[in-house]
Amino acid sequence: MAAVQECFISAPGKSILHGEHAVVHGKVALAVALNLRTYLRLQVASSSQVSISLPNINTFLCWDLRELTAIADGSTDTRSMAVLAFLYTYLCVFSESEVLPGLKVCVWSELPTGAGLGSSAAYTVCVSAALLTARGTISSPLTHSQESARWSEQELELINSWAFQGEKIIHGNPSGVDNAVGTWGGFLRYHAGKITPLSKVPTLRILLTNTNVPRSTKLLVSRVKDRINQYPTVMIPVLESVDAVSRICECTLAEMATEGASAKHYSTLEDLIDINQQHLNVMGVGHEALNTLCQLTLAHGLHSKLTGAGGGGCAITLLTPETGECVVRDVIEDLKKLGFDCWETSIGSPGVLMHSPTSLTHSVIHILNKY
Ligand SMILES: Nc1ncnc2c1ncn2[C@@H]1O[C@H](COP(=O)(O)OP(=O)(O)OP(=O)(O)O)[C@@H](O)[C@H]1O
Ligand SMILES: C[C@@](O)(CCO)CC(=O)[O-]
Ligand SMILES: [Mg+2]
Repeated sequence: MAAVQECFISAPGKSILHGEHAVVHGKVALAVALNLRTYLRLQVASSSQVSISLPNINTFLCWDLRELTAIADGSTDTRSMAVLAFLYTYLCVFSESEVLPGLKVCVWSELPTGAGLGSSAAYTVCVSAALLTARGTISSPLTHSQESARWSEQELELINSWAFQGEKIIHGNPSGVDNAVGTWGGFLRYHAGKITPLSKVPTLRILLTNTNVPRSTKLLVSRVKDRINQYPTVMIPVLESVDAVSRICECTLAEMATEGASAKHYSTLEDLIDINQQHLNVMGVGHEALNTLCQLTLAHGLHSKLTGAGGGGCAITLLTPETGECVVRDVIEDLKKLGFDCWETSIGSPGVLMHSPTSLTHSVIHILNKY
C-alpha cells in the first residue's frame, strides 16, 4: 500500500456508563463515544529526525534517528508514558522498514488529560492509525472529494490492537474497552475482549462534570487489584453485582429504544447509577469531591456516578425528560461554584477518522499547524 506523506486523524474520548474496573476482571461494561476528540497531524519529514509535539501536556521532543536505539521503560509520569507509547508504536510499526522515516507529529485534544474520559485511548488510537497509515500497512481511506473517512473493519482491528499495546504502556493492565470505543465509536458493550455495538439505544441526555482532581488510571487499576487479592470473598461479589448492573442497564436501554422510554425506565437507570457509585466506593476508587458532586446533584433530584477510573476526574449525571431546563442550569451553576467544570455532552460519536485538512475547524488546524 502507498504510504502517505501527511495525514490528519482524530479519535473520540469515551464515557463508561457502567462496568469500569469490573471490566478489567472480565465483567461487562457499557461505554459510549463522546463528542470530544483528540486530533493528530503527521508529516513525513525529509530530515533524519522524529519529533512529537504534545501541547496538552507541554511536551515537545525531537530525536535524531541515530540515537533511537534503546529506550528505558518503567516510568509512570504523564510525559514519559505518552512519549513511550508513541516511540514504542513508531519503532514497532517501522521495525521491518529499511530505514526509520523522519516524522513530525503533533497531537492535541479537546479532552481533559487523565480525567476518566479515555484521553489515553484517544491518544493511542490516533497515534496507531497515523503510524500504520504512514507505514502503508493500512490504506489512506480518504478520497479527494471526502471530508473524512474511516478504514475497513480489518484495518480498524489492526489500529485497535496497536492502540491496546499503547494503552498497556499508559495503563499497565487495560481491559481494552477504551481503545475499542476510540476505534469504533458509537455505543458499545465490552465483555472479555468481545466488542458488541449496541444498536438499540435511546437518546440519552448526560451531564459531564470534571472535578479537576488529578488521578492516574494505572494506579487506580492496580489499587482495585490489590483490594481483590486482599479480600477476594468480599470483592468478587461486588464485581458480580456491577456485572449485573451493566446487564440490567443494557436490557433497560433496549426496552426504552423499542417500547419508548417511560418514567419507570428512567427510575431503573437512576437506581443502577446509585448502586454502581456505591460499589465503586467499595472498590476504593471514590473521592471526596465525587461524593460532594453526587450529593449536590441528588439535592436537585439528579443521579450521578464517577466515570472511567475514578479517584477524582469525571462523573456523569443522567438528565431525564422530566428534568427542567432551569434545574439543569442551577445544577451546572452550583457545580461550577465548587470549582468543577460541567457541560452537557452528546454521545455516540464516530470512532477514529481520517480528515481532509479543510474539514477541520479553524482552531484545531491552527493548533496542529502551530507546533
Ligand atoms: N492529548 C494528549 N497528549 C499527550 N498525552 C496524552 C494526551 N491524552 C492522554 N495522554 C496520556 O495519557 C495519560 C492519561 O491517561 P489515563 O489513562 O491516566 O487517563 P484517561 O485516559 O484520561 O482516563 P481513563 O483511563 O480513566 O478513561 C496522560 O498522562 C498522558 O500520558
Ligand atoms: C478503569 C477502567 O476500567 C476504565 C478506564 O477508563 C480501566 C480499563 O478498563 O482498562
Ligand atoms: Mg486511560
